[in-house]
Amino acid sequence: MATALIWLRRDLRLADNPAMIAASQHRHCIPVYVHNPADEGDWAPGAASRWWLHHSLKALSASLDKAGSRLIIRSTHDTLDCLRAIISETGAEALYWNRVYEPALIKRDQTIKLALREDGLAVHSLNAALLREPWEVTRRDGGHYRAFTPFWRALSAMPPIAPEPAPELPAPPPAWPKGQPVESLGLLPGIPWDRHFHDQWRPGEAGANAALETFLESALQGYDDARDRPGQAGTSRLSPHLHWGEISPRQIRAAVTRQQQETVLPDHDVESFLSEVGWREFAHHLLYHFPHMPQDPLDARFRHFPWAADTADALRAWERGRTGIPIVDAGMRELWAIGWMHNRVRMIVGSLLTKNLRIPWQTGEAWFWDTLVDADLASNSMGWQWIQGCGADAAPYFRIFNPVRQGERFDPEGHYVRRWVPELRALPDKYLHSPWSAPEQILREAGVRLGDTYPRPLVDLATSRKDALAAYQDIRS
Ligand SMILES: Cc1cc2nc3c(=O)[nH]c(=O)nc-3n(C[C@H](O)[C@H](O)[C@H](O)COP(=O)(O)OP(=O)(O)OC[C@H]3O[C@@H](n4cnc5c(N)ncnc54)[C@H](O)[C@@H]3O)c2cc1C
Repeated sequence: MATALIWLRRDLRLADNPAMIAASQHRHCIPVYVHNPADEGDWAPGAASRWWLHHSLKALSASLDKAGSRLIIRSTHDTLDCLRAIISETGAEALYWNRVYEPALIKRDQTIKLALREDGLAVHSLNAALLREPWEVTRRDGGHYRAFTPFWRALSAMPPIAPEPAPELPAPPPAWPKGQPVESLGLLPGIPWDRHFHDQWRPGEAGANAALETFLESALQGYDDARDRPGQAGTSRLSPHLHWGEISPRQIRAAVTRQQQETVLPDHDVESFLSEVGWREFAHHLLYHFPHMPQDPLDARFRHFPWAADTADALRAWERGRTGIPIVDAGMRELWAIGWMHNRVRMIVGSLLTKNLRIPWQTGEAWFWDTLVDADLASNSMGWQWIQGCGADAAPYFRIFNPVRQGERFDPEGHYVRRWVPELRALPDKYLHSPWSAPEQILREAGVRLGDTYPRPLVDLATSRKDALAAYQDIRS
């Protein structure tokens, strides 16, 4: 077994990487990253994802160097051609990769596999991203799931697959093929909107393991309650690491189980956390079985939903965190500053956009796609369809979040709003989530002038709620 290529994609790690383990059995193993955003169709990585990818590739490249190997990066407009060129330059006899599950990439991979096998190459694809393949978790009648609870019950009943350590990489090939530096991919922004990203994130496998470690030690206990409090560091922040495959769900599950055995941890915290990892699996299951999920509502009635007209100004206010509704503005500003938003707040801002403002969920999905460091086609499209009420196992349409009540309940001391909307910092808790309800004198004392230092609310929450429910009646009948 002479030379093998490992084609790295969303598995930017050395440990628990089945394709890397298999490729390492060969006399030589050449790790390759091919950059061709056009392969992803309408869903090429957004700006925040590109930032992450840049740093993740740098980290992977450094780890491979340290292990005596090298990451060969090439940019191309034709992935098959590019792989063929590397195969011919290196005399590789085998190619390994770990699967991705986006519809455009599945199609690309199928075409490449077929073509290279016809060329006489041994091509193998494996699973590094999911606890189980989307087609492995089936109902008794062989069909796929549309509801989370039975899906997760079925997946949880399957024996866990233990994660594998990083393989020892074989001796370098006699000559490395040519590659290009990460910088040449042009992934970083031209203007420095990423200045807060650096203090928040550490892309790469070591950063992923450190985030997991911190979470296990400081937030797994109490997760079930704290996960809904955006003002606390109550969640793992593993989502971008998981998206780029810097850590696997198998590693996470094994580490959580180990922690549970070694310390006393309430079962409900562990179950609650693992079930969130389960939602990610469910999102992939849905995307695999409903490949149109990123653009079409799974509930077809929503194709005819009466969206509001003339929403450009409202959309801009929402994107910039200037809606005049504090918890929404806090979330949108958090997203802009650090490329991430707390899950509870994603639901609140999504509800305001799709229900109170009646702007299509696909518009919010596209904004998240560009701004989230964890932008993930499966989880993002499932999340937006869930919020809109048009997806599988979604919140019913008529459950419209009241952002004031949500703020009072989940950010009662206002830590979150005060951090991201500093112009309201001096308001008493009682009025923080609805500054328009504060008496004039209180506003004055807090230095708040509505319509000047902070916007008045973009919509009347009660009227717009009624309008949204009326619009829903339209498509129901
Ligand atoms: C409108 C909307 C859009 C979203 N878009 C994305 C997206 O593009 N990418 C993304 O990874 N998540 C998305 N989510 C899900 C969720 O908000 C994030 O996964 C979560 O906030 C990440 O933070 P964490 O890693 O600290 O989560 P934790 O609470 O620590 O959860 C652990 C892991 O479980 C997974 N997870 C948690 N909640 C969900 C969920 N609701 N759906 C799917 N997986 C989940 C994530 O991989 C996460 O890292 C979206 C949710 C909504 C409501």
